[in-house]
Amino acid sequence: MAGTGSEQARKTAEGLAYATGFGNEHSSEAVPGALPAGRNSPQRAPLGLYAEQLSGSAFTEPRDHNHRSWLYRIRPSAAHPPFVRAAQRAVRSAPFTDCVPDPNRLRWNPLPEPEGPADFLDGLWTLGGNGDATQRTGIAVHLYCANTSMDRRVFGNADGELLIVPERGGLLLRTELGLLHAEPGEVALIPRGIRFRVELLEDTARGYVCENYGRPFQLPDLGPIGANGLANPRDFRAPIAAYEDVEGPVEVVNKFCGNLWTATYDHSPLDVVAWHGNHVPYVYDLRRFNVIGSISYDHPDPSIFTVLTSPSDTPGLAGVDFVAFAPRWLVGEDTFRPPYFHRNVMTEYMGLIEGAYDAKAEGFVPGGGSLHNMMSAHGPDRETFDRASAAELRPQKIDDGLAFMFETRWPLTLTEQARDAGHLQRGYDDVWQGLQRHFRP
Ligand SMILES: O=C(O)Cc1cc(O)ccc1O
Ligand SMILES: [Fe+2]
Repeated sequence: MAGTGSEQARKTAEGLAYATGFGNEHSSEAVPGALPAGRNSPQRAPLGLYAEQLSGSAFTEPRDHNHRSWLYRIRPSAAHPPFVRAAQRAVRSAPFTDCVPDPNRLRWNPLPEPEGPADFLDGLWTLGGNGDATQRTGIAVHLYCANTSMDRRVFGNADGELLIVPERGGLLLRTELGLLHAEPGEVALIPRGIRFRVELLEDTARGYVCENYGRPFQLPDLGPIGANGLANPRDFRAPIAAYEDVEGPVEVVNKFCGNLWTATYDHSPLDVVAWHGNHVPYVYDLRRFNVIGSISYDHPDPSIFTVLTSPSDTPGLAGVDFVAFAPRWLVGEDTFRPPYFHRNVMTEYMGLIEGAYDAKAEGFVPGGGSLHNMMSAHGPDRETFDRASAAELRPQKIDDGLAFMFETRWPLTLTEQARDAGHLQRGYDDVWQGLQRHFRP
């Protein structure tokens, strides 16, 4: 399948400038003087632009969870024709009711290549999720495999924010607030409602998406770690304003309460000339993660690897945590160093961006994924257990892979297509077969 990875898009992506800092009040103007000074909504906005507020939180939410941006655009978003229901390839949303929740350990190979042309939106394939998009609780886990750029087409998701985790192929994300470049090893976060178009920088693009219906992702508290560490706020890059002044048909696809709706606008809605606010997209390089770990003994719980967390209404209990297993040293003395055997009340979906993961010798491959649902027993496979139990314990650098986890407080229910997928591995349980008894009372 011939792709459309474009030279031009790559040049654009590589030359981008950014604003930095997670959670900041950013402001940016693509044309000098486009941002009104000292007020949000002057009688006439500068340069003949329309002023519009985009709210990601209720007006009345506490200041530290209040998310909104003011956009100064060529046309107000309100100027659009009616939306009509659109064909929905493999995107599904919560509630997931087609299958019963499955207590088995499950693992998938990478998504097969699409048959025929598929852009990012066509190539989205939902594995499963929890909660309810209409109640703004829970998540969906999607994968994507695309072979063409979105062309005169823009996507916006009313149901939640999208954490995009590229595994193969760089992406140029043209958003309402400006452009972002995300390569494998980086993640992009698109807040609820912000419209964007995905252009491919290679012939194919593949990766994962955590759609978060709940409270927006935030940086975790650091507690005794102190004022610095884990994902440092300054390493998050926000776009600077960039607009397209395109007249002519542009399809706008809107995911609303689980369904795709479409409308053909007579202009591009990526027409924001200036903006300010904190409801903004980001890119973050996972290799910038400042890994904190044990320098004495024992394998710490992976919560120390939390990049972003979406709190639920119970303190400490996340709707979803995004956790990254970034390069690090292991030095624990008298310690079984890989992940331990465990059963967890939280549900763990894991993916692999590159290389290998230290709990699995084989079968957990880049682009694939595993699901260890609430309370399911898992941990090192037999080969890893045998090797790590006998290993000589020298300081050891783990830098041959990049894995991540979406860890959620609610069990995850599969879509039919994930349950019946040809790329679902049969016999995953076997990786824990043959663990010998060694008990010698
Ligand atoms: O299951 C997994 O591989 C994820 C995981 C990693 C770890 O270091 C400790 C616990 C855990 O669930
Ligand atoms: Fe686990």
